Amino acid sequence: MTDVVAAPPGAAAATGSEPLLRVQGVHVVHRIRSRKLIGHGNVYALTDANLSIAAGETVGIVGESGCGKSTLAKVIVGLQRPTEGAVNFRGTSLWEMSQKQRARQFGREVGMIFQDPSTALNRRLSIAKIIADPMDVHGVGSSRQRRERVQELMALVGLPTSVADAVPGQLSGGQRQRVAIARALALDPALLVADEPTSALDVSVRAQILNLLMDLKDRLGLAMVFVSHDIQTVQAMSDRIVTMYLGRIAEQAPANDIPDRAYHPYSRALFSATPSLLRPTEPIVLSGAVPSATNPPSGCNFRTRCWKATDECANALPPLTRVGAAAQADETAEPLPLHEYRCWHPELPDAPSDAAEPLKTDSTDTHSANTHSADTHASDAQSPSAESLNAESLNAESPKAGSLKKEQA
Ligand SMILES: Nc1ncnc2c1ncn2[C@@H]1O[C@H](COP(=O)(O)OP(=O)(O)OP(=O)(O)O)[C@@H](O)[C@H]1O
Repeated sequence: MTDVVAAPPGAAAATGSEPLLRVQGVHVVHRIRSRKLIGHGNVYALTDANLSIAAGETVGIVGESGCGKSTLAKVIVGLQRPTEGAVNFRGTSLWEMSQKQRARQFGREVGMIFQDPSTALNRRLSIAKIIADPMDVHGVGSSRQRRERVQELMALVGLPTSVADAVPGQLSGGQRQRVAIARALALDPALLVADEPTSALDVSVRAQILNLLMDLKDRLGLAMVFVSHDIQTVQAMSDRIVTMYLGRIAEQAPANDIPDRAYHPYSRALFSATPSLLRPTEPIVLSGAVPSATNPPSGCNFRTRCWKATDECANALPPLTRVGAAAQADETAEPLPLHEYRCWHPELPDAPSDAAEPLKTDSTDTHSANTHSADTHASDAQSPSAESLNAESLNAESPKAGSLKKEQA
């Protein structure tokens, strides 16, 4: 059953209950000062984003470079103020709080891990000081309690106590990312946002860091937002996946549902390169380049690369469509999986796509699936199985399930 419904801002609740965080009708527009740049002076980094994150849930965000993944992550973590729209955390509007309130209430509840731990850590501070920094800033605990908490956090992320007095430059890339994770967890947050947390790391330590994040998520009951180009990694890490294209959310659905039941042609193309027994179709190659974010196409912004596009697609934005049980209107009912998309001509989930040419690479990295191919080996190596990640899986074609391995990066 498919119901087409109007899209009230923020209606995309993950569950029937109040989510931990809700992004409602958020737009982010960067105004360009230089008149030499093409376009009409605005970069539409995020357009009408609606997303809910439930406590303990992991939401993966995928899409090509420049589609707005990091912007959405920054909006979620309060680092980017929306040009329009609202972000509610535990039902309170983030940008209606005073700066002090936002730092005190929200800042303690949300941690962020960035792509490159080398630039995210203060090079002059010791590891112990870096991890203790959020506690110092928020005035949490006595100095003895902070020291104990630092030791506890170092053990939690698998750092030996011997590196407490070292500086970041003396640590490996994997260890530095462990420090960044420990710092992000220092105030015991409810939500952790990880923006490409392994893409700057050596292939040999990526799986270890992903394992650590999965382990922490389970142990601490964290909600997590996981941003990556690597679809298989996102699939393994996430409960729900959001696909983004040119600043808009194209589709969101349970992680175990979307690879074989993608309705939006863009999602279908992204997931067409992942291995599936249920979907023995050829990988889809998208023609053309992503249009400029300064002048996105009218209507459905994917239409210029879509094999199903018609005049209708240029004339109007497709309505939000919710599929199956998720279309229920009663918000007090039992939580149900969400599957929603915006497309005038959705793919039928069980039918093979009528799109085109086979891919030249079997990489599932969204860079290479569409525009670049140089990252193929790295992204394959980063792809974990749905149940586990381990160092041995790094070179395996199809990683197998097994227990979590905690190794020193
Ligand atoms: N401060 C800024 N000023 C102007 N444009 C910006 C700024 N930050 C981001 N953008 C633009 O906004 C759009 C979305 O960028 P964003 O970094 O969110 O994409 P992304 O999907 O995370 O890309 P990547 O995967 O390459 O990191 C891009 O067109 C980018 O160039």
